[in-house]
Amino acid sequence: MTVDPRLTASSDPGRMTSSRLPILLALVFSSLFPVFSHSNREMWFQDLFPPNTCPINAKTNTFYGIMFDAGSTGTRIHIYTFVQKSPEILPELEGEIFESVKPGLSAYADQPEKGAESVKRLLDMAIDAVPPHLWKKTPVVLKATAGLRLLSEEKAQALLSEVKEVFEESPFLVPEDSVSIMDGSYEGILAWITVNFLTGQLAGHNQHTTGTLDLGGASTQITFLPRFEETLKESPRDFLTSFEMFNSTYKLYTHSYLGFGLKAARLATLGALNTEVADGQMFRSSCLPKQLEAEWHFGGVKYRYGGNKEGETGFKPCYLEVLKVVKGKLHQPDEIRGSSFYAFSYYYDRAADTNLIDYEQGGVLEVRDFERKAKEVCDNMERFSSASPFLCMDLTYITALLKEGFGFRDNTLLQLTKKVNNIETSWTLGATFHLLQSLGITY
Ligand SMILES: O=c1ccn([C@@H]2O[C@H](COP(=O)(O)OP(=O)(O)O)[C@@H](O)[C@H]2O)c(=O)[nH]1
Ligand SMILES: [Ca+2]
Repeated sequence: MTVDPRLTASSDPGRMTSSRLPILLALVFSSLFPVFSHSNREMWFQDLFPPNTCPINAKTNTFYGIMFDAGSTGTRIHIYTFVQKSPEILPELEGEIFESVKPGLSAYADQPEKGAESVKRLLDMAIDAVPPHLWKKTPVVLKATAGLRLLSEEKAQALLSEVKEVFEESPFLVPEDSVSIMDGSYEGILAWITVNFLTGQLAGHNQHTTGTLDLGGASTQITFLPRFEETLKESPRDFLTSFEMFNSTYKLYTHSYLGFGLKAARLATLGALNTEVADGQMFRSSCLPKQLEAEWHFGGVKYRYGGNKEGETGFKPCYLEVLKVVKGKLHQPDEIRGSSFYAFSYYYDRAADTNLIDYEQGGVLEVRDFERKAKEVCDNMERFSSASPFLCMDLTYITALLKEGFGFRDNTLLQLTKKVNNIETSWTLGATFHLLQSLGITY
């Protein structure tokens, strides 16, 4: 593989203009994996022909991959389209169709058929999106994350087997092990692959990749490519994983912290995580509006929660409460303190909710921006509680997780990103690459 060194020298490819991106990817990945296509293939004569006889499509071969993300708060379908223009060159990633439903599968812990129905509704979209002659060649896979990891083995398996039945009844290709709970370390690695692929940073053999931070509802992942020998020596063994993709081996630092997702952290802060909830039991916190009393359903359980009616509220007491949830619970690799990271999922959502970033564009923040916003919201709770009563707790948790959990500095830069070139920054693209590779569909 040859790569123009000028193209790998950018230390912040996240700032590249999108017009440079396809060229870079084409150079870097032409001998490796699907490249991103931006060419406008619309031609005046296309409407005159059925697609399979249209001259412009004569040599192109379109294929699809369907990946379900069964997250703790929702289920999402990603239908990726790839185009192989000629047998000599490798396929290009052309686009993605994305749809989601709430709640997640784990909310149907006691009604597995209903859970599978929610998957079926999304799968019906793929029937419309994929041309019938390609159904049999299009693989469909569902990977569940923390929501199902937290259920009992029996309940999780019941859900998975109902979903498997829906897949078997569909016209798509159902590989072995098509419905499973994904290992947490894969979740981090595959998201890292997606982000670094989409931003062109897998260019030039392992240089200048960017670490990723994913904050889900029930778990959170941190993943980066260590640059220093110290990190390899000091990290717990199971935090280091070798992973092969695009003909390269990456030795990544990754860990998924179960129970440290944003919604699980709310329960932990309230003292309600992993406890038998007695009927009518009330959980109170200084991170909630004083007069609040409400109910919340998560993972199929109902919780009653409220503010500290008589006691303190605000950032200071809230930070102390949240600190108990994270302090000393996470490994702190020294080398990340000075690096910048891509951050998405709830990092993105909460930053967008509070206008720290633009909802469509994302943006670059420092860790201290989350703290500043947490103080503003927690110390003026009445003004913000119409958005979500948990906004103060969520922002305070994000601040504590970044600073006291992972050990980031106040000025560590976070690139908040939801989509790159219209493709979701989700582990699902990395998982689809892996799937297509393992099925030998593309190569
Ligand atoms: O394609 C996706 C899937 C999830 N999310 C975000 O992921 C978070 C929810 O996490 P999830 O339900 O996946 O929980 P997990 O199972 O990962 O803990 C929310 O911020 C969603 O907006 C997203 O932005 N895009
Ligand atoms: Ca997730």
